[in-house]
Amino acid sequence: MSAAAAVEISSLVKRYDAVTAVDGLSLRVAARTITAVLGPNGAGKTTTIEICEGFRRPDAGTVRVLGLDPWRDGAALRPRVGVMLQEGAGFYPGARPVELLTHLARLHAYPLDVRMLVARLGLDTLGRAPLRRLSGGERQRVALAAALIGRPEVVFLDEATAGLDPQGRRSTWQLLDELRAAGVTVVLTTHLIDEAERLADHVVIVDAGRVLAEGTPQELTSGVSDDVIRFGGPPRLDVGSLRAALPDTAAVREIAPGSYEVTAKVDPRLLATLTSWCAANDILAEGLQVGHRSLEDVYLELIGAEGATR
Ligand SMILES: Nc1ncnc2c1ncn2[C@@H]1O[C@H](COP(=O)(O)OP(=O)(O)OP(=O)(O)O)[C@@H](O)[C@H]1O
Repeated sequence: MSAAAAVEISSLVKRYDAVTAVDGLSLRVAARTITAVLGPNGAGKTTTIEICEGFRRPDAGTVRVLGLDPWRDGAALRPRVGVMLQEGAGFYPGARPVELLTHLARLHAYPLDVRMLVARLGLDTLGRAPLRRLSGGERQRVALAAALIGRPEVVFLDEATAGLDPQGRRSTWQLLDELRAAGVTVVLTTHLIDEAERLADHVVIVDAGRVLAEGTPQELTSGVSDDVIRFGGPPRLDVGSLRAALPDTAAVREIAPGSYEVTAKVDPRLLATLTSWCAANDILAEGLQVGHRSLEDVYLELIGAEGATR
């Protein structure tokens, strides 16, 4: 039996005048997991998340969060859901972080301890400075704390770690790991593919308002996917000649000057063909490595050059 769903989205459509931001998107988020939604700018991630948060009304399709309709049942859902908007938006700029969090904690039945959360997110050094005087990354942390203070069952985080320094990103990841272990369901959007790979149980790749692919990071990077061989050599090798030596389905690219990538179903024979070609051309293949494609490889292939430059 599959795990209970915390969020279920079915054939969701949302239009803004002539723009169809979400175009028949369906998604199931299992309870007590972290789901990362990846996609290029304008893919419809924020719109989908904002519908789940009850901020926007769908034009068609259904959304259920903890079994409730976010638009109709907002009052019942709000105490059970944590929300962090993009760029940590939504707070009065004159608010002071600790006072804001203390105030929010009072609105919830079983809040987290404000001092603990403030310390965990490195907000204890900010003193009484109002939000408008904080850096972008500090404001992000306050917004994350505000999303978590009510001990929510489901948390929606829109680019929660964008603009955080590496240390802040790591402590956020650790906090999200701990929340999942405590039974919280986390849905986050991100442009950081390593974040999705590191954190998420389930990755959803969307473009033009639809789901292109989904699965665990392992499922997305293995299975039917080809493998990748990477090696270094002199720049501007004759990749056409290497390509001709390999099976028809193999692809060869010089991804940077002197850095080569062969994408293929790799077996010992293919590897032998590659190294023979190198030997015949007097090339020492430096740092030759066989591996699965990374989530970034899969993402870029799915989105394509068109999406990457949008
Ligand atoms: N309030 C709005 N009014 C009109 N169009 C909108 C509005 N909000 C979003 N859109 C459009 O809907 C589409 C999807 O936008 P959305 O913000 O959901 O994408 P996104 O995947 O979150 O992008 P990003 O990664 O840049 O945050 C875009 O074409 C955007 O311009």
